Amino acid sequence: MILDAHDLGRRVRGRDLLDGVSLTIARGEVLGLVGPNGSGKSTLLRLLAGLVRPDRGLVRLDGEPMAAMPQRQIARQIALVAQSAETSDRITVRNAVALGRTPWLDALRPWSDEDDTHVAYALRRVDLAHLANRDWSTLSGGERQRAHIARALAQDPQILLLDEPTNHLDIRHQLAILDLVRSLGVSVVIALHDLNQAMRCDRLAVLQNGRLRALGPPAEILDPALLARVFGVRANALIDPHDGSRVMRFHPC
Ligand SMILES: Nc1ncnc2c1ncn2[C@@H]1O[C@H](COP(=O)(O)OP(=O)(O)OP(=O)(O)O)[C@@H](O)[C@H]1O
Repeated sequence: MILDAHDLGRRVRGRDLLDGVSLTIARGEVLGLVGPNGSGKSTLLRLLAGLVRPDRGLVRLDGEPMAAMPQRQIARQIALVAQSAETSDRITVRNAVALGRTPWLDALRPWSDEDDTHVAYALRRVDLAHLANRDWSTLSGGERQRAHIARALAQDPQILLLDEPTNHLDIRHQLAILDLVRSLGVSVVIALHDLNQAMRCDRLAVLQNGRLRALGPPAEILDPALLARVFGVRANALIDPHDGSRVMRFHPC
């Protein structure tokens, strides 16, 4: 499953939120979206998920324009975990995650053991199986975030879109979610603020003021000139003696 965006533009009240963004997400790759606050990352993810129509350009799923596809067909291929996803409070964690199965169900295909398996697997993958029977309203911020990710996994998508998924997570769960994302074998687009975490993506897309400023392997893209120009920081690279990986420390320019 390949997702490609061609010359995407989104304009609200005379202002370009996205302008001329083109990129292709290859099968199985993890593409990181980075950029300062308000650079257009969430807007781009909503367009890629088919939730918002572009004012210019188009999004194609395996070559087929998404604008012509029924929402249900899109939802069987693409799952989005939004930044401030809401869920009704009067629901158990298991039932909230089970909502991810909705695109696969209809009158001829009612809930089955297969759906239970997907939900149990998703809860296990985000380390929430022990909270399955809890009321959603009792979850902490980080537990909710993991439950939203579980719902997206239960949807069994080929393409997973994640908007700052590590936001509320403690450091162990941040690392676990990033490992999980890498291990799924599906295409992933993940908006991240932590540039050191972003270094683990296959490629990075850098947004600034709604425009794509750079696209490519993290080590090539995040050079000192770009970090100063786009993020307004000076970076010093250190080498982690544990595994030889490059770690950046940031300072104001
Ligand atoms: N419906 C809207 N009406 C007007 N402006 C909007 C609307 N939605 C988003 N914006 C603006 O568009 C810009 C891009 O927003 P977006 O949420 O895509 O940025 P972001 O890169 O995800 O930011 P952050 O890192 O802060 O989450 C912001 O300046 C935002 O205020």
